[in-house]
Amino acid sequence: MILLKNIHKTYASPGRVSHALAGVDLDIRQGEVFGIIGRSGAGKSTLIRMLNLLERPTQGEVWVGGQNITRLGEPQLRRFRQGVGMVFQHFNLLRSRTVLDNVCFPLRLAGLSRARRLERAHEVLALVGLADHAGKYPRQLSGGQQQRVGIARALANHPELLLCDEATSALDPETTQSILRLLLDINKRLGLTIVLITHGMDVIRTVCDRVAVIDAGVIVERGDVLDVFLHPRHPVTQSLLSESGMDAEGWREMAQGIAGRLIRLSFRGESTVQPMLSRASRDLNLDLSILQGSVSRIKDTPYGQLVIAVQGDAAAQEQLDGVFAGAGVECEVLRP
Ligand SMILES: Nc1ncnc2c1ncn2[C@@H]1O[C@H](COP(=O)(O)OP(=O)(O)OP(=O)(O)O)[C@@H](O)[C@H]1O
Repeated sequence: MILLKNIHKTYASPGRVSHALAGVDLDIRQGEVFGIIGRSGAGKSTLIRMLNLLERPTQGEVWVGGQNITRLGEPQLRRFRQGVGMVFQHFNLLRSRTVLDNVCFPLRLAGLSRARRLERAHEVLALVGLADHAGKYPRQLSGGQQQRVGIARALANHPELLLCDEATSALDPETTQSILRLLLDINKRLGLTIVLITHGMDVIRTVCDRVAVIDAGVIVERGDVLDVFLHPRHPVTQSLLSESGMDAEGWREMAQGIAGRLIRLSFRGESTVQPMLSRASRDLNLDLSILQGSVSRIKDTPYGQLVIAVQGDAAAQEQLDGVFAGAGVECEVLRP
């Protein structure tokens, strides 16, 4: 649905040139939730703003729905933008207007009659759970409710693409979860493509299908969220995961005083919750010590990773490897 081809963005000010994006290629599929994560200043905002040309690339092409939007003239671009919703970190609501007026605003720009504006605005307010708040002003709402208004406004014109610019960064963890659940629900129910940028791996884990990690204007890693979480390759990805409490290397400190073969097991889906280790330990007469472990969910899929030390005879160890292979559990030998 979206194709970025060799995007560069350079900001030049007297005495300083900043390469915000330095050759980004990206392919985002119809109907997926795609996350872009990176540290402050990495280029996330610049990148997401390329997708509706709020920023123009210095070089490169942006293709959305089969058209090269960098080639569109102003009137066509305005029409194109009506099919793209955007949600902002600080909501960007008109404070002197009611919730209903805020949601009607893009519908008015699209030229809808008053009756159709009202009908559609009530419809999207109901969708985001704010049917009873239409007559209130933004200041009378909590941050989470204001963001729901922002989402309703973004959905008003039936977009096929929703861009979320740090949509949950100003919210507490519980409200963040409720907004993320809403985004997931919208993605499933309406089938629209969502692209979001965030600092937080938890946001990626909760809602995204695929992720790209950006650093200094370059995509340094990308893939299915499950693959990237289980096997992060780039140091920036590893440190972002570790800061979110998903450290893959903590076992190293523990391993020195522990005898036996060290293995890392990666579970996906059903195998995550099977009593595989206790059975194998009993049946094969092996001693297992867990040096590190986590079990969690990526969207609806359980996943987990365990680092264990295994002691016992060599034949039993070989059989153990067979048990894991048979159950579809990835097994990586960290120390023979
Ligand atoms: N309008 C601008 N003029 C000059 N430099 C800019 C401009 N916008 C962004 N930059 C620079 O481009 C780089 C990328 O900025 P960008 O805002 O895209 O990063 P970010 O990852 O979104 O950061 P944050 O998480 O802090 O919002 C930074 O070095 C920034 O200083």
